[in-house]
Amino acid sequence: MNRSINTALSVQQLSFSYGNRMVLDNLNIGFPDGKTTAILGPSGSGKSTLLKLIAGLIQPDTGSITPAPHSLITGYVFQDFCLLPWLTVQDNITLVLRPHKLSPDAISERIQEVLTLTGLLPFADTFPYQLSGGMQQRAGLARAMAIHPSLLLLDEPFSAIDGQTRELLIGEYHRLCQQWPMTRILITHQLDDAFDLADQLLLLSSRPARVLHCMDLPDSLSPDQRDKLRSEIWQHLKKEVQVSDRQVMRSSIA
Ligand SMILES: Nc1ncnc2c1ncn2[C@@H]1O[C@H](COP(=O)(O)OP(=O)(O)OP(=O)(O)O)[C@@H](O)[C@H]1O
Repeated sequence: MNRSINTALSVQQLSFSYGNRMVLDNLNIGFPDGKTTAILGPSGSGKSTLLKLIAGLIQPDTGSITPAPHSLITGYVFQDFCLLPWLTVQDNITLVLRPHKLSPDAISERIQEVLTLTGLLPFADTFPYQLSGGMQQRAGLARAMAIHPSLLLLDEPFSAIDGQTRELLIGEYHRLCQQWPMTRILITHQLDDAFDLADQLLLLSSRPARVLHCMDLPDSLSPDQRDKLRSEIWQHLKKEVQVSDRQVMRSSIA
């Protein structure tokens, strides 16, 4: 990690189990301030669980998170959008603003601001089912941004949308990051997402997840550099993906 960059958030000796299934094993990670850290790891390794711990949705068995969850304003963008289907786009956003005790005028201002930012202003009164997947994810992003987060958690935000929309959203995401300084943690299965968006890449092992490798990513990569890095990263991950596959096979037979 680049030592000149301040750490906004860190986890120390973090372990977590669901019942007797150990998911995270003694994780120590620093997330640089104002940067994007991408987390890659085999399916079922515990990536979403790590985000839930950081958001304070669940509690660790041992270890700590600094600063403590809930002391940062944290936005959460979900893979499957998680918009309430019976509420319009603006009402979905109003819902997350309610606990922040803002005046009605301030709420209207925030809604206007994030809908403008995400290009959704004309769709304020639209219901989620009337929007494409890409538009629903913009609404998910608008909702997360409305609380003015200092930490943004993104759990596979591009996995439920098509490739062309992904390209558009990546461009918009870069623009957003320039306008709003915040620390971002991105979970993804796609190395290209990490190459396109992240400053730091963290590789997790199969369950129980340990940190396999952590590296800085350059601002831009030539196609050759991408290929080289891709095969380097795959060397780290290959064995872990095989282990994870066997875990899934065993639990589906059991
Ligand atoms: N609420 C839960 N109760 C019990 N086990 C759970 C629960 N949530 C997740 N798990 C299990 O914990 C492990 C880690 O799950 P998690 O969703 O964190 O992994 P992941 O790396 O995000 O997976 P994926 O890449 O497939 O989304 C998996 O074996 C999963 O089945």
